[in-house]
Amino acid sequence: MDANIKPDLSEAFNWAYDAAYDPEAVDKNEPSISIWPSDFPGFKDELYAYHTQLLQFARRMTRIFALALHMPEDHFDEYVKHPEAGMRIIHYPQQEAAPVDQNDGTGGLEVLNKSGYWVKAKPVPDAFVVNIADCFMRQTNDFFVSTVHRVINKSGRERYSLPFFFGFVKPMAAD
Ligand SMILES: O=C(O)CCC(=O)C(=O)O
Ligand SMILES: [Fe+2]
Repeated sequence: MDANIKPDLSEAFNWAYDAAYDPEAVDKNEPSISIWPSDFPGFKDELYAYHTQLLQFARRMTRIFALALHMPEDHFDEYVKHPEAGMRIIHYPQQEAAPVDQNDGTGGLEVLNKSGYWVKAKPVPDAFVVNIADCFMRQTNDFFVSTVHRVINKSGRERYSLPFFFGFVKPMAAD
């Protein structure tokens, strides 16, 4: 490892789609691949309660993406019946204190723009940041462009985030 590259200090817990928590599941009894702590009551149910909301929100977003591509609203419905829908809870430790006048919410997410500059994605209250990923960029022939992104926690305090990852059902060919 290059000694000049600082290690990633964040720590995370990841889990995957579970048909048992999907109100639109094709097969509710399909086993899940996620591993959960057995000694943490409520942890799994609470996290899936939120995951399920995001799952349904992402399905609605997929319809908006279809319309943006000038396709019928329901074009991707078959692609999201059994989606890839993982989630992560991340803790970024406190790293360094920031000057008080720069305290703009926890922030920290940055995206690389076309000119090669990192642009801060300033947090907007009650809003989600939607990042396009490489797969959707490929599936839409670069109509939607994926965003290279990173997190630098200079807030002077701990940072928590809960990204949700969503993609089409694996065996479905994209055309
Ligand atoms: O913590 C964030 O704001 C972004 C996290 C992220 O992009 C990821 O975990 O892939
Ligand atoms: Fe990411």
